[in-house]
Amino acid sequence: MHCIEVGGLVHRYAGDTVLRGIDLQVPRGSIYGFLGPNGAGKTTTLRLMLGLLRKQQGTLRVFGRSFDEHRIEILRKVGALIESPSLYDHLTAVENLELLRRVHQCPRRRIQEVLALVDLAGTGGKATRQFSLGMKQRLSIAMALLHSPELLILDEPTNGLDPNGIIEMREFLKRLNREHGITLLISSHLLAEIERLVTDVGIISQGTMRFQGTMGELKQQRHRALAVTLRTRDDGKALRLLTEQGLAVRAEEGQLVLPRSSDGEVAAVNRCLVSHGLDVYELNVARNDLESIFMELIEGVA
Ligand SMILES: Nc1ncnc2c1ncn2[C@@H]1O[C@H](COP(=O)(O)OP(=O)(O)OP(=O)(O)O)[C@@H](O)[C@H]1O
Repeated sequence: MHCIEVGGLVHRYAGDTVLRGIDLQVPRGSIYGFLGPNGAGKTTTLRLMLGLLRKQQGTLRVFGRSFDEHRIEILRKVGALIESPSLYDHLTAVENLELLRRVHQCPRRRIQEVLALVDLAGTGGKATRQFSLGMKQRLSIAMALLHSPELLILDEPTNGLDPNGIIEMREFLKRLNREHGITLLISSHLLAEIERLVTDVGIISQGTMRFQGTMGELKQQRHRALAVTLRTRDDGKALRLLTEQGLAVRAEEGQLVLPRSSDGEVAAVNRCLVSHGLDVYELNVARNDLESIFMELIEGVA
């Protein structure tokens, strides 16, 4: 069952198309990383999902229901933090939460519950202007959690945090998902920041989805993105032989390079050369890391 299903989402700002048919599905109970470079269209997509922008084209279903028809009920079960936190900085954490509690009409005890959840229970009479950025960020998340949502949408929640703050935020979000069963949709422009947090990932670039799947499936792309380099007793002959086999082999800086080969293909190359009496001196498989797979995907090369 999917928590969010988006189909064919197109969006234009004054005639300028920024979303070109986005399809994405956020599985219930997942931590979904919505990844893409600056300007890719992440915030626009998230704003459309929350009804903060008027949808122009496409379908949106949340909790299995049409957003257009069940907007109010859906939003009651969704918490969100889009762009920078908006807090009354002369008020304390409790006072900020109390204002929102009246809007949501949830029980008073919920304030202490969410403050404990984000580890801000001890901030007492401190005005939020004295909070660190990390504390403000956590308070904003507490506000998004006040009405006990089933789905939390966070736009770049680690923006501006130092490395320690990023680790703390990651552990907190994992706990929220694991212990409270909240589905999380988190946008980021840095794979490294969310790589160890998310279960699923959607990669967007220039308003187009480049990849969607589990983290395991993204890692599988690594095996397709292997570059093989080799050196033999007679590279000229090896080049001819492998080209005859239909392989896109090229000579480069004193070695032969074969792009993207599976384990089976690497073994076949070796067999072919040896069976033609060519000694293989070196056969290397350069394993690309996740970051280069991500870069290839957003550049549309993969
Ligand atoms: N209100 C607006 N009016 C006109 N163009 C806009 C508006 N908001 C965003 N854009 C443009 O739409 C494109 C997508 O922007 P969006 O903010 O959705 O991307 P993003 O992936 O969230 O990037 P960032 O990480 O920089 O926020 C960009 O080219 C941006 O300049």
